[in-house]
Amino acid sequence: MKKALITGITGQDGSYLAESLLRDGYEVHGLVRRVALEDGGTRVSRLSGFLDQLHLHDGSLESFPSIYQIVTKVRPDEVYHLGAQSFVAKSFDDAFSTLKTNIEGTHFVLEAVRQIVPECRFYFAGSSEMFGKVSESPQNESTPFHPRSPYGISKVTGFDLTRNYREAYGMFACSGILFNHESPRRGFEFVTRKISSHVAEIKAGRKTQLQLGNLEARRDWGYAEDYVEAMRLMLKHSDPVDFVIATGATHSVRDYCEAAFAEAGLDYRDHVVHNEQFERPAEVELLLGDASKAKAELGWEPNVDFEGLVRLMVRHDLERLGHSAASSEDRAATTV
Ligand SMILES: C[C@H]1O[C@H](OP(=O)(O)OP(=O)(O)OC[C@H]2O[C@@H](n3cnc4c(=O)[nH]c(N)nc43)[C@H](O)[C@@H]2O)[C@@H](O)[C@@H](O)C1=O
Repeated sequence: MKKALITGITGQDGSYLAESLLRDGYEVHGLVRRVALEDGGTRVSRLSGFLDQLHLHDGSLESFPSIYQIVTKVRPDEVYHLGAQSFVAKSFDDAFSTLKTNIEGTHFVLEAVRQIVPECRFYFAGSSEMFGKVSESPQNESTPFHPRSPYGISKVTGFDLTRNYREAYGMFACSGILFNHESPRRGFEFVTRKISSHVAEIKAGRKTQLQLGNLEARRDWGYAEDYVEAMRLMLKHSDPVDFVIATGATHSVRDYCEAAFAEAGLDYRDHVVHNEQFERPAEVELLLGDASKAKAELGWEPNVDFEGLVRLMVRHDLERLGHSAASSEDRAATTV
């Protein structure tokens, strides 16, 4: 039985990845901070449906000894290093801890793998935020990095560390350069989930307004479960190679609002209010990925497009609050 170790297992991607690996008969281990194990289950809620099948280990990305001990105990065949402070806006508020956790955490995991199980396959969660102020569009594996946030800088460093462990020590270490990927398991602070959850609350009469920052920022949004499969394909590949994972379509935050409110039979213009508090000191204005290398070498393609993604997120949040999706009559009514 193959063994996988996931950092960030309690997050959106970690939970989908754990499920996918369990389906394939893996023994799945996760590094989890003690607080997450002791808070009554809130922080492991995404794992609740299959928690009894997982092996969770108390550790922290800030502690090399804890990572060393877990890797020694598990001796994984595959490590997926997804754990990070991943909210870009927060990385401006607390750059020091974002840089420390994200950079040192990656270094610690790579070094523990090198010392204990150098033949283990290692995946690093890179990000389209590494492209930042883009010099070309669409962005592919050759596009230069120009990060625009402490988070983006931490991911460039993690990417460089991963490449250097590959080149210096011959490790099977690779990075996925994943563009934004969303789902009903997305945290409420990210814009897609903030919008879908507000749509549901507005529909339920609990709220009237949604305050947002930059409505013109454009992102290449895909569906998280599709992207998790790309991570797995990368570790099954014959060689450790870095890949861009994206849909190849870009939409603005405004487009997302329009589609999400319409899904519930509402008009976003009646509810969305600009609040500069949600703007960032430096913005990434446009992201659009070219995943043709992943398609050619991994056979990877996204299954869910923008419209499908908005629909499934809004419907999930409507159902969560006890509403079914708007009827087609509702929707038609808003178009006249
Ligand atoms: C690939 C990458 O993907 C994610 O990073 P992100 O793109 O920053 O994601 P987000 O959903 O926070 O922002 C998207 C856009 O939406 C704009 N925006 C407007 N108004 C609000 C607003 O009110 N809240 C938020 N969060 N964003 C807003 C905001 O300014 C930005 O332009 C992370 O998973 C990251 O870990 C990662 O790796």
